[in-house]
Amino acid sequence: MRSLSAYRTSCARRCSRSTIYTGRWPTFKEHFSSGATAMWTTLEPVQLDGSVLEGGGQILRNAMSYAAIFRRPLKIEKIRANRRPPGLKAQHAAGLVLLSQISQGSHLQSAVMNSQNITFHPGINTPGHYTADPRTAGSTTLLLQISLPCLLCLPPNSHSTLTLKGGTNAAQAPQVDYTQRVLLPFLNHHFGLEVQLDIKRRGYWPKGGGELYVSVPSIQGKLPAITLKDCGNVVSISGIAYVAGKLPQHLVNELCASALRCVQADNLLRGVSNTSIQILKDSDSLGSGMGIVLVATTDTGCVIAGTALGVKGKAPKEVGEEAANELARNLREGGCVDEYMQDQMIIFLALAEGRSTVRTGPLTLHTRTAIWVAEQMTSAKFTIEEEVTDKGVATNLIHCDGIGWSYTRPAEAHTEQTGT
Ligand SMILES: Nc1ncnc2c1ncn2[C@@H]1O[C@H](COP(=O)(O)OP(=O)(O)OP(=O)(O)O)[C@@H](O)[C@H]1O
Repeated sequence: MRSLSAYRTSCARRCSRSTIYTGRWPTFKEHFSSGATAMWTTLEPVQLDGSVLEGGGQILRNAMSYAAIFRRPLKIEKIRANRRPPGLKAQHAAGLVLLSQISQGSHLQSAVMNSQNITFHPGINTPGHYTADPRTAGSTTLLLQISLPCLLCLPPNSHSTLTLKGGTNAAQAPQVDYTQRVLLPFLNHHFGLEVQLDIKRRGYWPKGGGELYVSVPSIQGKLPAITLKDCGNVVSISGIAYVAGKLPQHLVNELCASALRCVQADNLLRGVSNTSIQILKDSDSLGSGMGIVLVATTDTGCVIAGTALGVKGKAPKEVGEEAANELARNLREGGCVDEYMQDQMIIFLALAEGRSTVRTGPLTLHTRTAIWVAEQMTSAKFTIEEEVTDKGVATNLIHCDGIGWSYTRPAEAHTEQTGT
């Protein structure tokens, strides 16, 4: 057997020719038992172009999550190039700082407001209690989006908690009720992940002031691959409609009534008798807000949402109709996940072991972007197959050959990383 120094020299040579990353640092033993033919990582940061496809904050959040999990240095340029103004907003900067705290000993450059490029040298992911506060109404659920995968990928039997401050029901982001009623049940049902989320206080644009407390146990072993091909028939509709601050109660009553009217008038939903929408008058918040999250559950266990937020000048009736129409559209499109879970599930499929298959409606740009990021940062492979369902609906099957992530002690990874 060759010496450790020969192993290190051979790694260095391979590193200089290849930037492909296999998704896990091979051990010294694996390196030699494989005949040293494994693909190797370079110590130079992976370079990502943040303007690709959607060109928004999700590229940053997903790429940073992978970088922290795999302890892979990362440089992202042209951040949020497709947003006006481009660059980091307070929520993105707070998310980066949060991740760098979880990745203890990491080095994060240029994570400041408006910055259009950042460099991240990960440290060692460590369980603990972490807090993020953008001091704006920046979305708390997007702070969760950047940190959750990393906290799940901590040593088995560890447990972390998060306090996330900012907006809980913000535009262009999951409302916290969506995260609570769609994302977390999805992760629990299909991957067995028991993440708990408590809403301590809601916060709305522009004042923020909301606070979430999230409890995250780490993954035990590996995430299983999932197969979701049959969206089934709707058996119940639940959800929440809320009004906060100075806005009067009758607005939320109107909003809820209009959503229900719209649901009951829809051919697909009118036979569903099990319907319950919670009405919340939130008098505890700093600012005012109004919105609704409707969730349909099917007899095959799929959970599909339609959501809407009140904005100045929009009547409550229109807000209710918007959510109901979004729900009906998502159901008609025949997917087993709605348009937002599409992109939010991609990172979990990439980390899972083996081939996952999920039926979706039309692919969103966010989903294509999440797939692109996953393929840049891991060896997961995605393919998209078009398939018309028995009901005659044109759908897509997202197939993912996941990497089967499992925990590797950092000392080992670190030796290999610095051994080059
Ligand atoms: N109504 C919604 N319900 C659930 N999830 C949503 C909703 N709107 C957006 N999302 C999710 O929020 C994320 C937004 O990603 P995006 O890249 O647009 O973020 P961003 O760039 O930080 O936001 P911004 O548009 O402010 O720049 C995606 O994961 C998307 O699925």
